[in-house]
Amino acid sequence: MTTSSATPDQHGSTAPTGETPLVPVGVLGARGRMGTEVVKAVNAADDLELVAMVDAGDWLFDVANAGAQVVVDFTRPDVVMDNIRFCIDNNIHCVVGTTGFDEEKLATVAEWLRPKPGVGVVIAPNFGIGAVLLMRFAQEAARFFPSTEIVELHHPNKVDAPSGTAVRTARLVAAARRAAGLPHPPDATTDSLPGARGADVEGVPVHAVRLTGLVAHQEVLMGAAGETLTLRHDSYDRASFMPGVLLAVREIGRRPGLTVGIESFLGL
Ligand SMILES: NC(=O)C1=CN([C@@H]2O[C@H](COP(=O)(O)OP(=O)(O)OC[C@H]3O[C@@H](n4cnc5c(N)ncnc54)[C@H](O)[C@@H]3O)[C@@H](O)[C@H]2O)C=CC1
Ligand SMILES: O=C(O)C1=N[C@H](C(=O)O)C[C@H](O)C1
Repeated sequence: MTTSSATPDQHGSTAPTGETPLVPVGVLGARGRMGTEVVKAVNAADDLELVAMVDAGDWLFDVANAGAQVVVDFTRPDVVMDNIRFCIDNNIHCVVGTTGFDEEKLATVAEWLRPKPGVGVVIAPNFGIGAVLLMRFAQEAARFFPSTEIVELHHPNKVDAPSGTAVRTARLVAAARRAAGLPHPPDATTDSLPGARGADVEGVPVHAVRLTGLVAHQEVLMGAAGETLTLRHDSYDRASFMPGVLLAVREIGRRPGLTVGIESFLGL
């Protein structure tokens, strides 16, 4: 199947005049909550072709055998590194939404990419445009407020806590606070139950709520003398992540190396 356009495809392959080949896409975690939504979104896109759906117990080689040029990974923090390694080794670009990345894992991926200058990997804790903007707004506002705390709220089937988005937001806020020379936020607590003040992510308290009925939500609360600022984002449906995922799938062939977050794809 082809679309009718004269432009070359994002991977640089040559197309017959007037036609652009569809980008072959594989989905890892294809039977999961996010994978199911990605499969629907890829099938609905005129310029993409779903060539492989892989879930736990399936053969990873299927994505390479099917000729996938881009793989989308929404699996689990404990398996995603093996998947990325496989894709890089097989010259397949990766769009990764799976969470659980720290600086060490990101450095490892960057190292794997070094001998593969044509391969791109984007790892984004959140593909929701509103969530990306929330992170940016929090980063901008952080230096004006002595106190910042983060509350993330998710469905109870989520395996990781705090969320990848909350951890990244906390790190961005912490970096902005450091750059502005802000001291540790005021907090007189000396007596508390374990966990009552949340997880400490680079000095920013992060609180995780797991509640039936929720999808993915985050509040960043900032306080100064006599005022507070609350930034909130809500994903009510996993469809909210799809414009960002499809943008990354279309863009990643032009972005060799490691990209963290989709901010640069959005021109932010
Ligand atoms: N970046 C973003 O915008 C978003 C990220 N996420 C993250 O995506 C990940 C998945 O979330 P959900 O879809 O809710 O989880 P889920 O549990 O519904 O889906 C994960 C799927 O991966 C499969 N899987 C496990 N091991 C595998 C392997 N080795 N190869 C292929 N498939 C394998 C599981 O069988 C399951 O079907 C989580 O880390 C979550 O935090 C979720 C939503 C948005
Ligand atoms: O597991 C989820 O659902 C989500 N995971 C991501 C995260 O951990 O930040 C993104 C979003 O919050 C939904």
